[in-house]
Amino acid sequence: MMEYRKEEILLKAEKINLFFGEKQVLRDIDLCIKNIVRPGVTQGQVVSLLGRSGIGKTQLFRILSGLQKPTSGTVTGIDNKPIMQGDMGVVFQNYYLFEWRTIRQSLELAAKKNPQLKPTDIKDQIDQQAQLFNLTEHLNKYPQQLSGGQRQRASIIQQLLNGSNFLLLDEPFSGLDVIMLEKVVELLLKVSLSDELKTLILVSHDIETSVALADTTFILAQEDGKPGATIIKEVDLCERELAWEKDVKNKKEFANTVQEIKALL
Ligand SMILES: Nc1ncnc2c1ncn2[C@@H]1O[C@H](COP(=O)(O)OP(=O)(O)OP(=O)(O)O)[C@@H](O)[C@H]1O
Repeated sequence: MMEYRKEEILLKAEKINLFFGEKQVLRDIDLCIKNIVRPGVTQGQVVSLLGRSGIGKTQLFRILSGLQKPTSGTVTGIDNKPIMQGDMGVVFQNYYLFEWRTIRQSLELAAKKNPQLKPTDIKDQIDQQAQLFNLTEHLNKYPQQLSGGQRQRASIIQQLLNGSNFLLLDEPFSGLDVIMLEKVVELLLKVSLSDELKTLILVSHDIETSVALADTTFILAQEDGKPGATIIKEVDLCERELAWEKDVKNKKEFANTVQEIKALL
């Protein structure tokens, strides 16, 4: 049994409701992400938010990242401080980059916003990250000269250089071939292992990949006869010994958990 403790609250959403006119999209969402600590291991948290297409994942994503205000409810971070726009690094589905800037220029701009980075260290940081994510030879190119996977990696580095501890990724596995999917999973693991307070929140409908990568999975779905989507279940993958395991997909409990989640969606 792997030893771990859940410590302080990193992010808390309480009683989130979202309406578009009369239509309720989200109902009474409560969600809490805690710092998971394992003795002798540096690692962050990986949380996935799963739900059917159209259920409200993107809306919840926008609320958690401070991009959108809910109709009611609050999102707070460490020490109960409200989450503001800019507190979180957001990697959108289309890997938003400045089309008229080279990748290096975009990364420099992001790094300059990071109060923890000295201006004299920026170049080294960019070079290090680019090397880690196989982008060195693409730094002087424009986004339209990159492949989808390269854009995605550049977009992730851009958010890492910003310095925010939270990285929200919208559908990071969609449209990838098998090889690229493996690389992205590897890359996200690398990011999560880089710092204790780094928290990745993945919004996805890819159940297998999300469960393989995450330590906690929240299921967003509609309850019978009630309007709007809510968190119907929090699956603690640490407790099921499915977190931080290399060949987790071969475990019986993995298949059981995937089946259990499929039945809920
Ligand atoms: N501006 C808007 N006005 C009215 N309804 C909206 C608006 N934006 C989204 N919706 C509705 O909110 C619901 C949730 O949408 P959302 O994009 O969050 O779903 P999703 O789970 O992310 O879907 P997908 O996996 O297909 O991207 C949908 O029914 C959608 O039609």
